[in-house]
Amino acid sequence: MPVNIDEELKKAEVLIEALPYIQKFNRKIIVVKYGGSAMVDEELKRKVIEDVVLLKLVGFKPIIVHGGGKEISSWVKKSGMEPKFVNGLRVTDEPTMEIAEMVLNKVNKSLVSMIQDLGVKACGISGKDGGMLHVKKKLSAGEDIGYVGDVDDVNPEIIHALLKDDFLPVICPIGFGSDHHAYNINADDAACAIARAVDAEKLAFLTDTEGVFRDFEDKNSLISELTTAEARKLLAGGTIGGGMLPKLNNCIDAVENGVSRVHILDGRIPHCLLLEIFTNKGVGTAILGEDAEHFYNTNI
Ligand SMILES: Nc1ncnc2c1ncn2[C@@H]1O[C@H](COP(=O)(O)OP(=O)(O)O)[C@@H](O)[C@H]1O
Ligand SMILES: CC(=O)N[C@@H](CCC(=O)OP(=O)(O)O)C(=O)O
Repeated sequence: MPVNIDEELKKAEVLIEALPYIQKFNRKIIVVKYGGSAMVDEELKRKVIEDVVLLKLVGFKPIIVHGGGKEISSWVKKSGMEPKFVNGLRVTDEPTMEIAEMVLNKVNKSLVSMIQDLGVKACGISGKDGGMLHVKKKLSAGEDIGYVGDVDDVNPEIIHALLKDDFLPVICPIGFGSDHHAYNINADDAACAIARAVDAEKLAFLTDTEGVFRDFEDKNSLISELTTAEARKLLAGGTIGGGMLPKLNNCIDAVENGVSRVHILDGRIPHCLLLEIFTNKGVGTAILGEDAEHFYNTNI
């Protein structure tokens, strides 16, 4: 078949356009929080993993922190129990903790296999490995919700060791308490704590909605940029609900604690991560520090 030179040139142009972004993020740590429905659909899962593998191969240092809430709920039901949440956090009694740990480890190893099949070394760990995520028991509005942890100390040594040896760390949100018990951590909380501890350049939350909506019922109200002050105002206004509450609070926390770029992206859009990193198209919602200039003009 004859080569279509125009088509081939377009491919070359795409690569050249990516050059400044590749330079900007070279050797920089990017934490990707991966959860929601983008994790349930096998086709999408593959695309997310391909993106992260590409980031690794062009010289970034990606870290995946994953959830698996939907799969945990499905196994809780299979065990004859009813999943229960308070303010977006799973009520985690002893049997639920056991299920959560088993399911998250299973998800963890399946992500590791997918990455390795694409030729990148990956290592799956939980927050218990290397004493990484120490937690204290988390109450939800004063209510005891069982073995749910709030990260109060991160030891990033194991992450740095893996990055140094060129492994892609894949981390599941299980921590340990001073009582040596395993604790279930909301994966957004875990991703934020890890991004802060490793001084990540970027933290991207891949979720199952387009981004943050001013009013979730109004699909024309998607917000592309939000300062931390605006985010606080929005949270106080009562139009942010469900899992977006902890997510947005974590975004504010990350921005105010040294993570330069924080994004909420629609994990249902194939290759959303590449679009966000290698273009200035502004997919999803960017959360900015108070002194940030207009983000998409200052992306590079
Ligand atoms: N104003 C809002 N903007 C965006 N999402 C919202 C809003 N209010 C509530 N949500 C809910 O938050 C969900 C995202 O959080 P969550 O389900 O925890 O995602 P994940 O499983 O990816 O961590 C959305 O699917 C949506 O149902
Ligand atoms: C305490 C708590 O709620 N932990 C979460 C951990 C998994 C998670 O956060 O998964 P997603 O990111 O896919 O929602 C849970 O048990 O569902």
